[in-house]
Amino acid sequence: MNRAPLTIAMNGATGRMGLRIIQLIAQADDLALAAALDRPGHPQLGEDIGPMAGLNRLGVPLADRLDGKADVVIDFSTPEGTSAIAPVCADRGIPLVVGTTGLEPGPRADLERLADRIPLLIAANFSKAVNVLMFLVGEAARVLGPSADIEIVERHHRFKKDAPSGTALRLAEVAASAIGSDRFVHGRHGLVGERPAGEIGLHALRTGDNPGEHTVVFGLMGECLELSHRALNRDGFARGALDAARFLAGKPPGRYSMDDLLRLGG
Ligand SMILES: NC(=O)C1=CN([C@@H]2O[C@H](COP(=O)(O)OP(=O)(O)OC[C@H]3O[C@@H](n4cnc5c(N)ncnc54)[C@H](OP(=O)(O)O)[C@@H]3O)[C@@H](O)[C@H]2O)C=CC1
Ligand SMILES: O=C(O)C1=N[C@H](C(=O)O)C[C@H](O)C1
Repeated sequence: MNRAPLTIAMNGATGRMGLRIIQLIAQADDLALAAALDRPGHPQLGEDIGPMAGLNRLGVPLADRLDGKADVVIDFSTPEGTSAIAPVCADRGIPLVVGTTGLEPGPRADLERLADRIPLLIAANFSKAVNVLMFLVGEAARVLGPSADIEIVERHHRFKKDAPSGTALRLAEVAASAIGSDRFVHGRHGLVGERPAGEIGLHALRTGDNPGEHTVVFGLMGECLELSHRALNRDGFARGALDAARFLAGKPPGRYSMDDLLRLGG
């Protein structure tokens, strides 16, 4: 028996992630695009999103609010965009997948509270391999302990607005909780003195059209371990977000994670 496709509203539809996700929805038998949302004042509001994504017309006009129905909302926009769409999802009982990074602690806490009302999955990175990297970093930090100097280097395209990346921050949190430290240092400059144990360094590079690279360095005396992930394009993020939407549909309200989806960590 053929099931009705899962309908998805894409917030941040004309962005790099939004357009790729819309292309992948168009290729998937089990998914359909319900709405394409972007910011108020966007110059293409009212135009069909299909040609913007290099596709035929889809009959879905770009809009700045969610009027019709959707089974799941996927958000890759800006912190303002996330904060605008999230209460709409909560009021209408629509599960929400959030990939947007750079939310300040206040808006982030407001967002997380909505999990009392809807299924919510927030991930700094939807790539399967990056989530395995996070797991491995936790294990390496736990075994090597604070005697290893942990430094995180990330590289992204010149258009990225937030730094360090959400993924780098999450990797730092994972390592910090494994070694029992919360001392993050963002770059170094000047006469900073010897490196204290337990510090976690974060370094953000911005070059060209790089879709995203993360390396975690564990430096010891006489040896060094490096764990790295390199995105070759945005498909890992986009496919992971669509899997998250499939996973959330039909779930009770609550906070879900990529660890739940990928069954990482036991
Ligand atoms: N979790 C993950 O796996 C990944 C997360 N990301 C994150 O996703 C976000 C988007 O990335 P990317 O697609 O590269 O960025 P883009 O800038 O290409 O896309 C963002 C889109 O959101 C739109 N937008 C701006 N304000 C609003 C609003 N108020 N409501 C709705 N839409 C709005 C922008 O419109 P306009 O340009 O006209 O302002 C743009 O179309 C970033 O935070 C990025 O860090 C990215 C990749 C993977
Ligand atoms: O802005 C991007 O491009 C990306 N952002 C995410 C982040 O901030 O970690 C994930 C990915 O690295 C691509």
